[in-house]
Amino acid sequence: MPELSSAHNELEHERTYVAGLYRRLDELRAEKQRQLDQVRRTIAAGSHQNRSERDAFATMYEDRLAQLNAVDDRLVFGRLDLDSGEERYIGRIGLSTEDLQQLMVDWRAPEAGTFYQATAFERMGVRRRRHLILSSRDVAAIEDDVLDASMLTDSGSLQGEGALLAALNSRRTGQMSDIVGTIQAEQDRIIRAPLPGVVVVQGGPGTGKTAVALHRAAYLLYTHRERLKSAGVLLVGPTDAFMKYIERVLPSLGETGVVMASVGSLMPGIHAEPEADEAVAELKGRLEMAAVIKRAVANRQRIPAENRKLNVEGSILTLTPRQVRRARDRARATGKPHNEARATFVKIMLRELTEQLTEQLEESSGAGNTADRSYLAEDVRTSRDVRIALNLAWMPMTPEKLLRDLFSKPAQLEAAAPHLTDAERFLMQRPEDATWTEADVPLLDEAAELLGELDASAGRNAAEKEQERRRDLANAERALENVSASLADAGVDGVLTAEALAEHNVVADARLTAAERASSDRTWAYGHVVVDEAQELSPMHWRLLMRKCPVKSFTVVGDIAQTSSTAGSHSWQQALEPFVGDRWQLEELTVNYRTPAQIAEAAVRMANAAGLVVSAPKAVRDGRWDPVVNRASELVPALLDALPKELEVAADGLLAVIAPVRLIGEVRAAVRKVYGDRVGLGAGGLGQDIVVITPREAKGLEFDVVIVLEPAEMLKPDSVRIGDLYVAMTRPTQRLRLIATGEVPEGIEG
Ligand SMILES: Nc1ncnc2c1ncn2[C@@H]1O[C@H](COP(=O)(O)OP(=O)(O)OP(=O)(O)O)[C@@H](O)[C@H]1O
Repeated sequence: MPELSSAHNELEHERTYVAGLYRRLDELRAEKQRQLDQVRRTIAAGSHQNRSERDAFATMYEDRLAQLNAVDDRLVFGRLDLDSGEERYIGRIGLSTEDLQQLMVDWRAPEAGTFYQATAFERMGVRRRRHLILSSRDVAAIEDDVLDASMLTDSGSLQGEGALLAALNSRRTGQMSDIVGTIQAEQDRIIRAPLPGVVVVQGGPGTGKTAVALHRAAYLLYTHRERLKSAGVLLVGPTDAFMKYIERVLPSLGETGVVMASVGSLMPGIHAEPEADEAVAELKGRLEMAAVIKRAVANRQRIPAENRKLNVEGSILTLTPRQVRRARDRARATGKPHNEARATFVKIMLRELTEQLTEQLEESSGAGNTADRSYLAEDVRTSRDVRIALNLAWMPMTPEKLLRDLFSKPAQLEAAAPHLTDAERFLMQRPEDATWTEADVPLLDEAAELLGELDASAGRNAAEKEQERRRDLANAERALENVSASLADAGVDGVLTAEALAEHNVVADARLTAAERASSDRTWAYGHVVVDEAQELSPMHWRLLMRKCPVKSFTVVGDIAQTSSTAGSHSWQQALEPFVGDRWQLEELTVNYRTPAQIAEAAVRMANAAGLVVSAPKAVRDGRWDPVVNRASELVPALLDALPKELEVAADGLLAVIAPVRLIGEVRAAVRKVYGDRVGLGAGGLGQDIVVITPREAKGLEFDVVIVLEPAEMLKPDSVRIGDLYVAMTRPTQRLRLIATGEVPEGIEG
């Protein structure tokens, strides 16, 4: 049995090598832990260092430790045998021996690119590509792609499912995992695309768009660390549940510096709900809303209709419309936002009113009286009448107040949006205390942009923060001297260099700041923005995102056919043209990794029959089951009847019941009654093995088994909801069942 034994030897060889890699990882961890403990002890013993010094050291070691801990699972996944005779191992991070001999190459390094790109036709110097399939820290199997025919006789005896199929067939957990070991060539090309410019990744369901977007973020941070470390990367997804679903991927790739935000949380301090009314979302999403907000702000700078009398300490001054107009025009001419230009307006008005008061007093006390009148300015400034008049003319304003007024006071909306029809304006009306929706977020941002900081001292705060940052840096540098000396005393050498600390401070500061500012600084300018499910974004959302990345470096992923929001896009050209013209590049993903062929085909047939043009990616595998269609007289009993069987198929994996919004409450209650806490409520309950969700909540997610209720309702011809049924049908990785009390949409049954 020579073949078997050679396979056995190969496996043993890899086991030994991989064990060595883990040993090295453990050594590095222990070393970092030791350094961390030592620095903590040393600093605790010294009395001069302040908190920021301690933090600077501790954070650096903690970060590195966290990174080393995060890469434990499937640390290494590949090996390249090159024409040169070199054997190159590819893994999550780079590892070297103490004397700097390379043990493993980071998957993002240029030398690792061929692992994903080499083919039998274009070998790129690769003779053999080996996938290592790990179980815990052991090698469970190896799988070879032999790219050199002369090597064929040496292998081929290794059995088992391919690494890719093994990954695709595994049970879902409610958390997305990385695909770093099995990235396919068409995906890799996009992941490694150059940083500048706008890359649009169009692909049907399950083609790995989300996976590609996340791996690209990790790749860019690794490859362009210098450029991105201070500006940061922003990753935007459709919902909080989706962000939770993907949150572990980047840490598992050793990256924690990406700021993640759902569309509803892009405005700091505001948590917006999805907009329930499609027509409102569409209206508020139109680009012309920018002009409406602009007018609404301008309308808050008001000229009084007539002269106004102001009492200042018993003297009566006159405020004329002409005076106000002139001061307003000069304040506007500063080009500053409303709240900041207000300072100019107020200064001019106070000066003019003080002059008026001075003249009055001079007249009454006789010409030539040169008494000191400097106190008059203070009298004018503190006069209640003056304050009220100036506020009426130019009220300081928050974005929230502006929009609340605009949508709850019809007269204000009419003044700001005279071109809209009465019906359109009526649609946008709502009570003053209504909750914010995702469609409001770009309008709030637009308003914030035009209003500027409410607190005139905010600018000073930024300057103070910068000063504080510099102080921290200086402190940390001093700390380095002290700590190095103490460590040298303790016999520890080479722990830290001045450059490393300075570098760390900058990195840590940038990372902290980027993450912090995502929630506190609306004006943060990112170095790169990754947008997932981008087809749902309205033109106003795009406008907001473009502002967040002035260098216009974007990775945009989505599927036009899955658009379910009326405000969303129906072509990438239409979405991007207003902002970048035709300066964007389209990439396509063509293979469906998620959905078995039978299910994918049924979804495409349904979409085509309904008149939706979909790019039908080729499914990478056949499933064991055809989609099942139940016609039932009563929905809930039919569902409860089907659940035990489907749960058996899902085994330890996940099952989703996807129901139209109208039915969601009733269905959730019925399923909960039988299955209790096993049922996750909404998309937030993805950890549980049964979830009951709407098509929109299901967006971007996947489950072992999916039961779609009342499919025809997700396909209403009076809306653009065709995408909803298409989304729902393309969520399963194993099995799909549809239950309908009415008709079943055409195409599903072949
Ligand atoms: N190269 C790959 N290796 C292993 N798994 C992969 C690969 N590419 C994609 N997958 C898996 O396929 C599934 C679908 O990927 P993903 O969610 O990124 O697709 P998508 O294009 O964003 O889908 P949708 O538009 O339907 O939300 C995921 O489970 C992902 O891990």
